[in-house]
Amino acid sequence: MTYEFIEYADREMLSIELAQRLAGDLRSALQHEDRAALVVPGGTSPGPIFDDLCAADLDWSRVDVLLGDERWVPEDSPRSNTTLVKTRLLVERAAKARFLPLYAPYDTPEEGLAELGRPIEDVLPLAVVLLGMGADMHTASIFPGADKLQEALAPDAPTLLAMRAPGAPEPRITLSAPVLDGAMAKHVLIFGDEKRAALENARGKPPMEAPINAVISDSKVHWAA
Ligand SMILES: O=C1O[C@H](COP(=O)(O)O)[C@@H](O)[C@H](O)[C@H]1O
Repeated sequence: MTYEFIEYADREMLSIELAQRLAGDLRSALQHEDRAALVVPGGTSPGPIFDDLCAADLDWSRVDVLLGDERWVPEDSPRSNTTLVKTRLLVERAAKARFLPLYAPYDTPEEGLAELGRPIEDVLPLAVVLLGMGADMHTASIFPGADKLQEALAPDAPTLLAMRAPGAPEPRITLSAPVLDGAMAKHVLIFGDEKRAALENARGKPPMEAPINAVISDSKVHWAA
């Protein structure tokens, strides 16, 4: 399990430099392909990175942006990852990107799976993935103890799965581990001592216990206190 751990002086420096790296990865991908798919996390961590990345000078009209996972809540919920991306990333220059949603107004994620999954198949393999991680070592919505954990980690996992987990207050929809892991460039964003300790604690554990380990190989982990 090898990854590069990059420690920053503070969260502001991390946000500026990580946004620059992501923009650089996207520019490189666009040199070789017509379009590039960028996966981003939701939750509380990525907002400041989005604030910098949205102004990056690159051909956003050739970028497909999608979340790694979504909570099954409408866009007016404060827990909507979609709303975070729409308000903090898909603005300024990045407003030209195409957004592939992971939410549709059905009662359950299962009802939306086929409709939401189809356009994603067309943009694989992913060019650039930015992931978050919870203190319980979950990434995207691949949680320890989740009902579809084994399926999400399997080499032949479907692209998209509905997920329910004790650690998640609402049903989820998530890209599977092999789809995330297959990206050309992978970055993991963590803030704070608790998550740093959790990542250390994940070392050597099987992905069934520490799902982050299913995607962390060859990635760059970006940390600030
Ligand atoms: O629920 C989620 O949690 C993780 C971590 O979020 P954070 O608030 O601790 O940064 C996030 O990566 C994921 O996208 C989100 O749905």
